[in-house]
Amino acid sequence: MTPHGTRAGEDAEDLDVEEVLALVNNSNDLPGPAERGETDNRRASGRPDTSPRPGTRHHATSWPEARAIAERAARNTARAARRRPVSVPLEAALGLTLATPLDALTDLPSFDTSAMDGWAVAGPAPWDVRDDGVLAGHAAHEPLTDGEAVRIATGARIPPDTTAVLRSEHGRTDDKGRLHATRDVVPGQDIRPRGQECRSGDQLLPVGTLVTPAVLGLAAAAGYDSVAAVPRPSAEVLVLGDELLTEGRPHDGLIRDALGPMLPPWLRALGAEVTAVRRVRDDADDLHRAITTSDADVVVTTGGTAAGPVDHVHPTLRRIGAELLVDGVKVRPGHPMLLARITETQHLVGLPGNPLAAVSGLLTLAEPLLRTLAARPAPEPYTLPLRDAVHGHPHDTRLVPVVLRGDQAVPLHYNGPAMLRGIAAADALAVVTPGGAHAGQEAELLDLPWASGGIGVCFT
Ligand SMILES: Nc1nc2c(c(=O)[nH]1)N[C@H]1C(S)=C(S)[C@@H](COP(=O)(O)OP(=O)(O)OC[C@H]3O[C@@H](n4cnc5c(N)ncnc54)[C@H](O)[C@@H]3O)O[C@H]1N2
Ligand code: MOO
Repeated sequence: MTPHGTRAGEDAEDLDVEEVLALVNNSNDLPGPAERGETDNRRASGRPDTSPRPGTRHHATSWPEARAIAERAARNTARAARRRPVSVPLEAALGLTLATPLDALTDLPSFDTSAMDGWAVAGPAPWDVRDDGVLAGHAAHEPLTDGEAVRIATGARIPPDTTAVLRSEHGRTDDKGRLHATRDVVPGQDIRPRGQECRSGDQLLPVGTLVTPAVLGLAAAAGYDSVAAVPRPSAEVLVLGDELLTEGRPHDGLIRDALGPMLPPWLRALGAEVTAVRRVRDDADDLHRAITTSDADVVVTTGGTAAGPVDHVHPTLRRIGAELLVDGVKVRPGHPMLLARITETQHLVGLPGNPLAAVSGLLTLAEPLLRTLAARPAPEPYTLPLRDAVHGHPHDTRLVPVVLRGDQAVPLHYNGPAMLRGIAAADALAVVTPGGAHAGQEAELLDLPWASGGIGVCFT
């Protein structure tokens, strides 16, 4: 066995590496011959063979190419549908993308402003202090003459002919009521001059900027009530499977639907507006009806992508004459994932039913599709060294949940296709290229939305 985990002589197509690892490798040890034996035993003991559908591999797309296809598909649709910018009130704009540059509608600050509480002073000390004061938001004060000072609050307008602002802690009043400075007064000190941050008309942010809380603040400061933004693409989730329960504990061969609760907030974090989550029985006509009556930009199905007796996704796509853009991806988990153009302006992302495989499909196909439809900037790719070796698939990319600790990515266990225990504790997914990675090797990382942007930014 090489350190990369590729084992000589094994049947690559039959190897379901991540399942083996997750089930047998609960330490950082690399699996040895005993574990390999267990794999064979499990297969021999009648466990379903999860090797790819016959006929699937030859058109499976490489992982990087699948992402590029999803991005291109969205770009073509964005043009076809002429997705128009909309004017969105600031309170509804978080998470959208600016469709026009954010140009200042005013100078900032829009008047000479006191940066501190204290006195506006004119000329050299000492100063006679006027009886009135200047507060933020109040009318302009009359000009000062040399030898005069007036109480001023932070944010208040500077009276004409002011030399500087003296902070309250740097002033002392003598017994005749005259104000002295306890340190040198530099002309202009603690005055924020009009236009210091920008002039009216200056570009503050370019087209394509993601509207974050800070962008909302800047837009408001610069005079905006609403911004021109690219609308969120709509997404509808169709959860397939008769075995799924929506509440309570699993029983009698029925299991809880893990994807119905997980996908809507995640899709929203990726830029979509989720318009509905529907549960669809394992029935070809029901699925046909659900897909053909959806008006969402992106229909996301879960389950039914493989070749089982009730896997209706492929037959339904054939029935409606959809164009399969991606039919299987060389990635583990999740290789049966698919992307289809179902109408001129609509796409369908078929996520495999195994929950971590569904996450893999979400980040491989839905992320670039939705990001491009939402006109969001692509995240800057980055790599970190892996703390531990990660087994590779001989031919396919692996996506492995990791936590980021210091400047290393630490691979997590419980990363089998049917498991969410690893991803629920993860900060990112490491992209492990075919053949695997040794300890210390750099791997590209896909940040998870809660790790990169914080729940508040990403999920609203
Ligand atoms: N003969 C083959 N069988 C399978 C293959 C294959 O290539 N040939 N691929 C395996 C792989 S890999 C995956 S992944 C799954 C994909 O299956 P489907 O997309 O058809 O999904 P289902 O069969 O409906 O479900 C698979 C698994 O996931 C569970 N599931 C489904 N939906 C949910 C949900 N919402 N929440 C929780 N769990 C869910 C379901 O009960 C099954 O256990 O196919 C393999 N088989
Ligand atoms: O391995 Mo499946 O795609 O369970 O990932």
